[in-house]
Amino acid sequence: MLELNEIRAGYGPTLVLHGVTLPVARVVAVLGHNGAGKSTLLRVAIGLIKPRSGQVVFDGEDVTSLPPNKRVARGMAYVPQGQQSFPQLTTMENLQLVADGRKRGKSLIEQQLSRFPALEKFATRKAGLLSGGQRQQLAIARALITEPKMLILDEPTEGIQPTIVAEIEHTVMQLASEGLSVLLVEQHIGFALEAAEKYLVLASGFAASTGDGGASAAEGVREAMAI
Ligand SMILES: Nc1ncnc2c1ncn2[C@@H]1O[C@H](COP(=O)(O)OP(=O)(O)OP(=O)(O)O)[C@@H](O)[C@H]1O
Repeated sequence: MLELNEIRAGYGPTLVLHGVTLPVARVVAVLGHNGAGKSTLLRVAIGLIKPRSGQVVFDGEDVTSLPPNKRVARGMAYVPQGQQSFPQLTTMENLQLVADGRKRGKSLIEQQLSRFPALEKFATRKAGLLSGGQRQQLAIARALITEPKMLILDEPTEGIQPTIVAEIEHTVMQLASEGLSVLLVEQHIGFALEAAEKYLVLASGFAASTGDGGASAAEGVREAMAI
């Protein structure tokens, strides 16, 4: 499990996170308005930003000074915002890029193709021609090929057709039920709280509220976000 303790971090001279501590649980949702610092917190978690102070602990090991590739080797996987993949490569080539060199590479790809039938259907289509939802599935599949213990997801339903949002939500719930740890940034409060054991509301880089997930938390979350 992941611990983020008293994280202070930002960009250049600007401090964005002012001593944020993440609740510890297997599935944690981070909520908050645009610009609250959610993505910044995830970048600190995976090691793309080094915190000015505070500690990142993964499975009991202090990984604060480890670069992202070493965190991935320890079982963390990160899916950034924006359904990123290589648009000129096919679905299959995108998967192969991650699978190449892995012992069970072929069977890991097969697992993901059976998890995501749309990817199997469009295996030879260039990723740039997939729908937003399919590109998101591809991004998640690429992350899963690394056989992570924990998946860090930045707004997986953002910019996706409402009809496909439910599919992505189902995938996240399924992964959580399979035992994967998940750190999820999400705008859909209902889904985030359904999936999460604990939540954190960020407001202007401060922890405004934390608590247990579940539908009954929605009112408190909305109050903390002052919606
Ligand atoms: N690469 C960067 N360089 C400088 N400032 C940045 C950078 N990325 C984000 N920021 C700033 O940091 C603050 C927090 O941004 P962040 O993306 O973490 O917020 P967020 O809660 O994830 O919002 P959103 O939902 O819009 O992604 C914002 O003021 C943003 O302008």
